Amino acid sequence: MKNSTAIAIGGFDGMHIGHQHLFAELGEQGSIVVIETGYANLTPKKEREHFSKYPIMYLQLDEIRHLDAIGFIELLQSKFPNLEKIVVGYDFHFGKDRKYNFDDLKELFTGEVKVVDEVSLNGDSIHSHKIRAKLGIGDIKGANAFLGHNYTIRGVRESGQGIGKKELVATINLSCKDGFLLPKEGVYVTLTRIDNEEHYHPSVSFVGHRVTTDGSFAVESHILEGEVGNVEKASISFVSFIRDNKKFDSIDELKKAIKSDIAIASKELKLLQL
Ligand SMILES: Cc1cc2nc3c(=O)[nH]c(=O)nc-3n(C[C@H](O)[C@H](O)[C@H](O)COP(=O)(O)O)c2cc1C
Ligand SMILES: Nc1ncnc2c1ncn2[C@@H]1O[C@H](COP(=O)(O)OP(=O)(O)OP(=O)(O)O)[C@@H](O)[C@H]1O
Repeated sequence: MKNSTAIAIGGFDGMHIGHQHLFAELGEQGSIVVIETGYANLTPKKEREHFSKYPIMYLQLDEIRHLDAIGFIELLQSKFPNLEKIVVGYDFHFGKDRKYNFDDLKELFTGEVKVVDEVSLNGDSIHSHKIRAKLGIGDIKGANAFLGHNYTIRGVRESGQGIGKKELVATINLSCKDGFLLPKEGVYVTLTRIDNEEHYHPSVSFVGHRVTTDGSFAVESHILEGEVGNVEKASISFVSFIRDNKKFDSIDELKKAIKSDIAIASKELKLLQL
């Protein structure tokens, strides 16, 4: 990373299509500089590393927020002594009160400053906060279109109530404590990856309070192909929204609804595989 000649700078939560346009400018010896605000919840912690081939350096916002433009450039040059190119987006701001932008970089940096134009989809500018808003209303297809990949969360297995397997369908219950934003409560067509397997299993997943049974919060995934053995952790990749969370009058009615959810997910995932 020290030898990098080009860097892209930003928060990069989500590593969405707009961010990918910046990375496309990095060339062979590039690195990504993530400014950590503490608010990243689409790709919390080190999750961004799954979405780019470039190495990532993390700078805490507190390390840089007080700097003026010269101080900021000097900091970057101290981290990257061979720096020749800085890539930022059209709306990048930095330093005290976010008062500096790419013009200041262009004026003060002796190398090249590449400013990437606004990246939009169907006339709508792509931004992490808009992806969060889409997930909040269950608009998975919209979020995925902005991301350029399926929104994916990870978690470790925790035990459920034990009702699922006996009376409904077997599910993998996940505890997602790594700070992932969860989409709106409801039922989703998903793909689930178990432990470090290479492939994803067609699945249907529930996110929400189990209002029909014990009322507690759960993220659970039913693998359509059938039960899987010992699972320690899993990733759930969201494909589309099926329906809202609902309180049913009986377990039987919940069971009927789950059967219909499974039919919808099977159909949609089969179509995807064609
Ligand atoms: C596809 C699917 C849909 C679900 N939909 C609902 C729902 O609408 N309302 C609800 O209260 N629970 C729903 N659940 C969660 C069940 O209540 C939960 O699986 C059941 O309580 C068993 O929990 P356990 O796995 O902890 O034993 C759903 C679960 C699945 C797999
Ligand atoms: N749609 C876009 N088009 C071009 N550049 C973008 C776009 N979105 C972000 N960038 C650039 O990517 C870098 C990272 O930006 P940032 O982390 O603020 O992303 P964001 O999607 O705008 O996030 P938020 O919605 O939280 O503001 C910045 O240099 C920014 O200018």
